[in-house]
Amino acid sequence: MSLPTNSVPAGDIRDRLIISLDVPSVEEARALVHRIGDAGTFYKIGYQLAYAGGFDFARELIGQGKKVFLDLKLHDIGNTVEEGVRSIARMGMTFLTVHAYPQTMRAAMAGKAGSDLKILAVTVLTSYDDNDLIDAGYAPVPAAELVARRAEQARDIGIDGIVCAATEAQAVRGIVGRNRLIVTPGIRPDGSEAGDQKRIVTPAEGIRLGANHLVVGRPIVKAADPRAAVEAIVREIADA
Ligand SMILES: O=C(O)c1cc(=O)[nH]c(=O)n1[C@@H]1O[C@H](COP(=O)(O)O)[C@@H](O)[C@H]1O
Repeated sequence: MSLPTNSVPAGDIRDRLIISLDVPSVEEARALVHRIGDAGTFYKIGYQLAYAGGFDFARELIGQGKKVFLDLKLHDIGNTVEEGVRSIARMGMTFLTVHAYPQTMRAAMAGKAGSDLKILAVTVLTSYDDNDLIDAGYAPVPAAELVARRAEQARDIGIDGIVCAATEAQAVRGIVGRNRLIVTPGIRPDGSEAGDQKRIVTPAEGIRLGANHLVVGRPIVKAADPRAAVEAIVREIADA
């Protein structure tokens, strides 16, 4: 299959890197964003920071012209998801994650109606391999197969984008087409530690496999020079 990087709308190349602000406090997040400066344009706020003042900090980032991906991976009964997403849709975020369960995806799309918020469906977490799925009670199914099934359901529901490992991005692109976003965590520049991630690729590979956006946390957050780490990844994206 040809590589679909041309499905990415022209724009600021820096937006293709989403920097995951996985730090314990707003003070640390603010200092990190300051160090990264204009090298970074798009930040993700997940569990760790969201529940430590991150919602107000998201507004601060948006006020500075940055884009924010709120990674709450919502999953609850439909009514709760719909009303929760309706509240989030007023906050000015660019992306929000929900788990790729059909009820949850439908509810999230109903809740965001009329806003610019894009809903991303998390298919199978990048820290899971086939054995972890069995451990979680699934009948034996390769992670890639479950990702494909969930991508089909997400497409049929009309979801805005998919979160998957880049190792599945080409197959997912074949399912969801050119107009939906593919966002891939589990990205590791050459020489960085995998940590708990299992389905990983380098930034260049992620882009070549068709991801619209890469999510990178520890390789930037824990770098001695986070700005240099961001610049190196953006260069890799540009050259891929
Ligand atoms: O939804 C996500 O962002 C996400 C989905 C997934 O399958 N795997 C995954 O790692 N993530 C998030 O992406 C970030 C990856 O961080 P690092 O592993 O430090 O680069 C973390 O904040 C995760 O919560």
